[in-house]
Amino acid sequence: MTDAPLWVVAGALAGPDARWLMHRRPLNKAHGGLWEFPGGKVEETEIPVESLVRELHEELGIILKAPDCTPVCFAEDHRKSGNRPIVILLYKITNWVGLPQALEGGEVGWFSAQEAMKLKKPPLDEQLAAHLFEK
Ligand SMILES: Nc1nc2c([nH]c(=O)n2[C@@H]2O[C@H](COP(=O)(O)OP(=O)(O)OP(=O)(O)O)[C@@H](O)[C@H]2O)c(=O)[nH]1
Repeated sequence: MTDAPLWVVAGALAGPDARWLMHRRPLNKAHGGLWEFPGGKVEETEIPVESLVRELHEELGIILKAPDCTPVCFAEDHRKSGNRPIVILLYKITNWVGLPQALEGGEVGWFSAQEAMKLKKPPLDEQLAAHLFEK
């Protein structure tokens, strides 16, 4: 049987002074210690932007509204045996309420585009960052 893809959403929070929020994955998780755009999996009953609003509330403690989330680009895996392929949708977010904190472990930091490009990231986040920061 062919695995259905895993749909994931991620948010690029645009802060003051042209800084972007990145989340460092907890060490005990897959891709532990690497920096990603915060987000998570799309549940079966959700449209992706609803997942983004929910995930960023759970993961960072912030409140955002769907109209403040602008689609930027996506990245996808190639099919490999033994791995469920992943599709990640990236949104840019300029408005939210609350101070982002790493509520599920790991840490958060604010980086210039140049600094964010240098962080070690999982492969799909590397692609997303290249689209967002190098255009
Ligand atoms: N952001 C990101 N996630 C990736 C990549 N490749 C890959 O397999 N993943 C996996 O995609 C999933 C993303 O969902 P998630 O952010 O909700 O994962 P999680 O481990 O924090 O959540 P969970 O505890 O609910 O499983 C993770 O299992 C992560 O390891 C990648 O390049 N970037």
